[in-house]
Amino acid sequence: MRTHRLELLPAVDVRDGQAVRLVHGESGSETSYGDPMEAALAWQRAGAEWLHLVDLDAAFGTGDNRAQIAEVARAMDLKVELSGGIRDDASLAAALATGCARVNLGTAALESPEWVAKVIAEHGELIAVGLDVRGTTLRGRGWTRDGGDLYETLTRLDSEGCARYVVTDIAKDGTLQGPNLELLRNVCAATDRPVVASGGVSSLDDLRALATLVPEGVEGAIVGKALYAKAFTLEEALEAVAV
Ligand SMILES: O=C(O)c1ccccc1N[C@@H]1O[C@H](COP(=O)(O)O)[C@@H](O)[C@H]1O
Repeated sequence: MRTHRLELLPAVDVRDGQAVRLVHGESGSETSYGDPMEAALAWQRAGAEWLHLVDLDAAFGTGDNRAQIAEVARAMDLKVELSGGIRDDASLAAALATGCARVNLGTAALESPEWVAKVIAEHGELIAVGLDVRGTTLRGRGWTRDGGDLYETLTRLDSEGCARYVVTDIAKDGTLQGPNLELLRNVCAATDRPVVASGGVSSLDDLRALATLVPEGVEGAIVGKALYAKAFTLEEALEAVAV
């Protein structure tokens, strides 16, 4: 029997000031869903405990939406996971100054391993690492550049004390094709740290399937396109994963 409820993290990805969803994380594949603050407030009103808030421009290196994202993060009563372009002391300090519950480091974990080890040691639970993968190859810089082997990186980050991982199957992201349960099982088998699943959720049954992986280490699921496309409501999703 499951003892923990799967946490749900509705996503607000911001590009050029708008809440958007991408397909496979590809720049140019955006569908726009309007004002990020409105989207975030809507998920909060619907009962979300977490918000996954991403600065896509900072992730792609096409500018940033930092001021707007900080405004959204500060306006929330729920817990915020901030990501996109957090790659050095200044961007990390700015992210943490919003009062977010944690940050999610992607590219930095691939390109600046010493810095990431240092900030994991300094900030503990405030730091998660996003493992964004195609197959078992990690991708950084807006998912445009290869960044090494998933399992080698996982072993390194585990040894450095990384508190949790956000695992995205890029092939599934934004596609409404269902999550990659096999990948998630394999990652959970390779680490004892909690895993947040990202990519592909399309239905309440997908969430129920992810909830069956809670005993293996899946702690939460990021839900994006399915909510914006109204495949189900957040209230229905929370009900579906209630224990
Ligand atoms: O969320 C996306 O669709 C996405 C698409 C392309 C690139 C990044 C994306 N998301 C988030 O960005 C961070 C990585 O940012 P960085 O490499 O640290 O700058 C990743 O963890 C996702 O949360």
